[in-house]
Amino acid sequence: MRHASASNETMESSSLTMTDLFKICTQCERLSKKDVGVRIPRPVGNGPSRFIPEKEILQVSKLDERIQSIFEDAFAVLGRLDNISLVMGFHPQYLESFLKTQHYLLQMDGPLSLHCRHYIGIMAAARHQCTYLVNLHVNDFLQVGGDPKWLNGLEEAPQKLQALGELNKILAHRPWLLTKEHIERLLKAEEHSWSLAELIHVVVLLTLYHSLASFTFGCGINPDIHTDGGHTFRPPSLSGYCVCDIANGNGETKGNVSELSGEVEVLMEKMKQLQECHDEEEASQEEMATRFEREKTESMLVVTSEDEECIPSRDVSRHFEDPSYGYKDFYRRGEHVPTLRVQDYSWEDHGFSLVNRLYPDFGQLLDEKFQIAYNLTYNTMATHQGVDTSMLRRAIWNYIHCMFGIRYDDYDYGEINQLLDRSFKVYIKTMVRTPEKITKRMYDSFWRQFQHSEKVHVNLLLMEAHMQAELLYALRAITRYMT
Ligand SMILES: CC(C)C[C@H](N)C(=O)O
Repeated sequence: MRHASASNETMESSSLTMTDLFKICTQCERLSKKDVGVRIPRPVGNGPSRFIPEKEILQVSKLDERIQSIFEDAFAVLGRLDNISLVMGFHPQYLESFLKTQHYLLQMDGPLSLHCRHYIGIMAAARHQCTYLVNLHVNDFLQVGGDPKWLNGLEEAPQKLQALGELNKILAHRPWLLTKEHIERLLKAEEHSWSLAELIHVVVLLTLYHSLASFTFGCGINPDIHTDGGHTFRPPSLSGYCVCDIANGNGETKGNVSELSGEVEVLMEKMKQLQECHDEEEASQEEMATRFEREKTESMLVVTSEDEECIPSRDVSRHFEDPSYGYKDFYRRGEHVPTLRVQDYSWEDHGFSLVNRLYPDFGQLLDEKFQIAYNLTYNTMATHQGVDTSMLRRAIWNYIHCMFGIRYDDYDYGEINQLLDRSFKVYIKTMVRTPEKITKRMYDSFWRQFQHSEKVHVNLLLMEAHMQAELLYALRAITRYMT
């Protein structure tokens, strides 16, 4: 992997204003005409996402003043406006909360030093081979005075950070295996020990960046203009076209519409039917438990084909140990995942207060972010208005938790099978387990009649449910250690 560093290129690109960034296409033209005496980078040209036409994303920021001001704040606070934020701009209420949390976690007073926070972010993102996030935080790490030597690999970082390798690995791939012994080893390592408050900060960072890596792949986020691979100094070579349009499929029409029609209506009809039979029949406790187990077992079955199995490249893998972990055939054989019942350990009743106690106010912020994601709705389904979508959104959230073995006793897991079809499940499973394998084809083939903003909405649900699930296991292990 080539890291973008605080090089001249970066300095030059930071002279671009935010308005320039919003008008990337017109910018190609403008910048080539403008003679300002310095070499000005041109975006490689495919917009913030490989999956979503650039003009749809830019449209949002042009029309909405609230978005403009959130973007301005983000730019002022972080000194950049990354492609993740631009794509999240479809959902301003969520974006606001997301940025607040990021700011608190990375920049405000807290148990960990600034460069350690970014280094942990790099470790977490590298676990899922997310070069995009690794590059972003390598830049930040260097900017806050991090030692460049650490970037050669985890073995060159202090022993205290190296000790997080195991936690990073288990949390990312099989968080249910985390025990209080893992926690104890980190807290009782003599001069290399972590404090409890530091450890909370660590697990929040790790879980955030694992799930954000999924979001990044799930939305096909492109490299930022100021990072490596995100810009070029060469003039556009395809005369008459903007390269953006070619690279991200702008102007491409959606598949065969008549073939798709009815997909949304069928789903809405199912929701209505489920609502009706809810009021009628109640399944027995055993039956409810069986439905959960069935769904959990199904969710463990792997979706990708043999030949896609790969070991991450050396470049990213140097930031974590044992790169083959998580890529062996655990899932192929349908690994047994134990069940965690929410009544025994939940975010609301247990995790939240533990975080708030050790990292004041942060629990609150995190809780707000979970709630916004969970409750977000515009009451739409593709072109239909005024629809209650709570049943569908809950099925998505609970399916992710089910993949992590987390069970809500009062939820009927039969609903998931009715509402989430095969291609949607393929997308979800890939995004959560092996996000680096998400392809444009997978993104395109689920929910084909829905808007891009709705697919981003789905990604937000997946990301937050994923983060909460991982966090729950980490916090449970910490609670067990403490009691
Ligand atoms: C994810 C989508 C089904 C969300 C839907 N458009 C809503 O506003 O609730």
